[in-house]
Amino acid sequence: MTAEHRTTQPRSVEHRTAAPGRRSPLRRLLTDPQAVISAGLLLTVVLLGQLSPLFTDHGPNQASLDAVNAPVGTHGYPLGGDKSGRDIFARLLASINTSVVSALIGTSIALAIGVTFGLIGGYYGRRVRGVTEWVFSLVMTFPGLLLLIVLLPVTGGDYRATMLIFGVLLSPGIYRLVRNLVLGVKNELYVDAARVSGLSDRRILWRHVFSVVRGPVVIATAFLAGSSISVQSGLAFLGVGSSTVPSFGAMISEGFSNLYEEPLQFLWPSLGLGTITASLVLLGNSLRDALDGGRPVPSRIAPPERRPTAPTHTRPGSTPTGTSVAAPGLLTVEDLAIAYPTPTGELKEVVSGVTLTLEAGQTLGLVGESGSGKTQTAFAVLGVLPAEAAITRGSIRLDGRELLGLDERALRAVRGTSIAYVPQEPMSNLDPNFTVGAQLVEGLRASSPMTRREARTRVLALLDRVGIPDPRATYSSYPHQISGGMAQRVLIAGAIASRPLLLIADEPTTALDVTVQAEILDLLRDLQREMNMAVLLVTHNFGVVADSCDRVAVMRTGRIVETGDALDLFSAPRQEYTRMLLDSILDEHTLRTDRPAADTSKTDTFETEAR
Ligand SMILES: Nc1ncnc2c1ncn2[C@@H]1O[C@H](COP(=O)(O)OP(=O)(O)OP(=O)(O)O)[C@@H](O)[C@H]1O
Repeated sequence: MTAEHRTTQPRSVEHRTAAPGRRSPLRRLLTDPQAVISAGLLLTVVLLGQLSPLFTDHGPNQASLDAVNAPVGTHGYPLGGDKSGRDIFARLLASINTSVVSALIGTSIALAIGVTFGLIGGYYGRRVRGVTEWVFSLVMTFPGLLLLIVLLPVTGGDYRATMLIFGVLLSPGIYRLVRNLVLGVKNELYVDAARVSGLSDRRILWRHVFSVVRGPVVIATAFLAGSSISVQSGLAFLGVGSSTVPSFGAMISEGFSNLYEEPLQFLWPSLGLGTITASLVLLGNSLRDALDGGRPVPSRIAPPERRPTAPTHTRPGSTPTGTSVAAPGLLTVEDLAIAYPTPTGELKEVVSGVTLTLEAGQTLGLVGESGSGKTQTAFAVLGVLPAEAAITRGSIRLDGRELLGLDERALRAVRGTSIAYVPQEPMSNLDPNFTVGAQLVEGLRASSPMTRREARTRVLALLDRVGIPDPRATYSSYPHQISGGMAQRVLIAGAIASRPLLLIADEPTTALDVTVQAEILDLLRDLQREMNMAVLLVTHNFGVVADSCDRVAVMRTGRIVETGDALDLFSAPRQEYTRMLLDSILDEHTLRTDRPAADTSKTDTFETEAR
């Protein structure tokens, strides 16, 4: 899958489907008990604070000698009096208002600064970003709490001014969040298209970019509010600020000093503060789930709708198009559909009704132009689709076992033993921090228990088998010390270590030079015959197909448009699209028209790879 495809919205399949059972984030929130309870608690607490004169007989600072340490339930003092004779209930309600004001000031300042400069810093060029980056990094170096205490003479002990400064101190976090989101979205094709169509930067930022930023910012807001309240209370606990402003922090501090005589005086404000901050955090989590819940359920968790099993009399490989049923094979993919959520909340299919079958010892080439859904199909078989992907229908069976709906642990076991994968970019699949040997040993021991010594012996044999000229030297080499071709051989060694039933190779030769490409294809073919593996070869290159595949499935915009015997398909393509694809390469390549020769001998042309 190309980088472009990873970052852009699906374009190739225009068919849109409404996600089954998908609801708006607000409806999801309203049906989430955690969200309802936390939001309900917050609303009740805020209302209590706002309507406090209705519930209390005294002001929060009104003291009476009769009420000193008055017990709970004293007339006019439902929660008793504190050590200064003030109404604890009235002070609690007033503290709620102080917290609300603190949250409003701290959060709105942090959001106003962070979001504005995050949008600017992410969207505009390097120079603007450099300046904003520098300023926010500077702000981040300030020691927050200490600064708020040091600035007490400036704020005059007014908690609102303190919260204003705290909002500024919180803004770098929001700036970074927004900047990163904007950087991720600004090169999307639809943003380029908006630019080309003449929309002003402000309009693009508002319409296209802000919509991406909105969700994470809403979630962050709940946490910002919680931090503002906690910091205001913390400062009040330390005695920083005006003593006439009722605050949970100040009440906790007073209750603390009276803990042994009147423990409840400590309990009430602690409960109040705990309820508000915990509700905010829980609400933030629910908001995140509600917004993420726009994503469909990942295939690994939800088994898709099943179709009836295909009739067994269908001859494998004889299906002219992807719409017909698949015959039972080692790998049977039936009516597979994969979809991704769009920003509007709809699901958009990128793979639609793919049906494939692959027998042991056979190589199936999955071909098609870029973006046609080859990698998505292969990833679905491997069970490694991104979390936001949803398999909306279909079935994937390997050796009779349904893979869709298996949990991650079961899938990992299948991947470690029955299915292996050879990637496109060998170098980026090896960790530069470890030697080749260490990585292969680790993989081997993860899939089958054995001692380190046994694993080493086996890895050396595997390296020898895949044609590494000096297995011991390569075993101790770091990835940067070997060539791309050698790295691909190393990965193939890792892939075949467990003698898998199925090998999925996604453009295994694209990143390699031409001579090495042929050697790698030869190696794969040899190994396949030796182990009777089924190979699913994902490629956009008909030359590779002609060289290696028994059968071909041609994909276009998420569908299989033609399947058949490789040689038949080359000599007489049924579909106009296949003919067009073939025509586009015939000028450059001479296709091999004989069947791939059985050559089990070891490849011996390694000079081209050795560095
Ligand atoms: N994470 C994703 N979110 C949304 N759409 C995606 C995602 N990943 C892939 N797609 C879309 O799925 C479609 C099929 O992609 P896929 O990578 O399978 O194509 P491909 O045929 O393998 O192409 P290539 O040969 O360029 O890798 C593309 O339209 C792509 O934009």
